[in-house]
Amino acid sequence: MTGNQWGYGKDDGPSAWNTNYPVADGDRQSPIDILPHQARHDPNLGPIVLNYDRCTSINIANNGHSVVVEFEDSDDRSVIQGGPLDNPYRLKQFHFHWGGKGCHGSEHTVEGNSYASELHLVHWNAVKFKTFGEAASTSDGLAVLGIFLETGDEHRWLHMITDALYTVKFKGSVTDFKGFNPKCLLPSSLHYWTYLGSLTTPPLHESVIWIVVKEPMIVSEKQLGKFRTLVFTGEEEDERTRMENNFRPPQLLKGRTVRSSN
Ligand SMILES: CCCCCCc1ccc(S(N)(=O)=O)cc1
Ligand SMILES: [Zn+2]
Repeated sequence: MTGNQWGYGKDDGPSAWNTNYPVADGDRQSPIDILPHQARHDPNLGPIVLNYDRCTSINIANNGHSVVVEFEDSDDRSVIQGGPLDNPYRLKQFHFHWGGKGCHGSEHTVEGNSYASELHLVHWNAVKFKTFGEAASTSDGLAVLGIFLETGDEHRWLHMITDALYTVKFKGSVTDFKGFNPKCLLPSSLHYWTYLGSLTTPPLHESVIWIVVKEPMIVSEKQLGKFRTLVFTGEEEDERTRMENNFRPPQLLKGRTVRSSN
């Protein structure tokens, strides 16, 4: 792996990340396998509160690892709070992880079972930190809301994302993506598990308070298939490597406690 290039292939994938990112073998790495019966129900864990009504999406991009929708985060216009969080955390971006045709692609698993895909809504603590980068490299600077995607009926709003994917087929492509509110992607119940973990891609900083929602969102196989029309590679490169299986497998719990809201 020259430089800090990393990927999901045989030579640059998750099993090789610890070469350039030794924290990969740390004590609070993500994702994990969640065992609901071993999670501690904590009555002090209040509900997650999302104030996304004034959120401002900016663009959608292919960063060579996933498809990312970025938000304006210069003020507290879209925040997550409550649950395990002591402060409001600002929405910065969301992105997805998915599998290949028919196989699974979520990062967190539940009793060893994985879902077809996983949506991550990434937020940062702008009360304690000045920039996202600073928050992302400091313990508990980030709060990531994880939502599982399960295949079934078509999702009535996901087409807003999948219809735009053809504009960001290649690594490095960015297109305007205004007026999208991710609240439309959330399942009806926000009951969750929460634990202290890390970024699931390099630099793998151990800076994340994970909030994994129990109820999956349902999307169609056809909608999911559109994510696989993206490629990891740039337009100028000759090979076209289909973007799929961009997930890290579960990491050791190393004594951590997973708590459960009701
Ligand atoms: C100092 C810069 C850090 C950029 C961190 C970018 C990033 C955000 C979220 C996730 S994920 N999959 O854990 O939600 C992975 C990576
Ligand atoms: Zn992610």
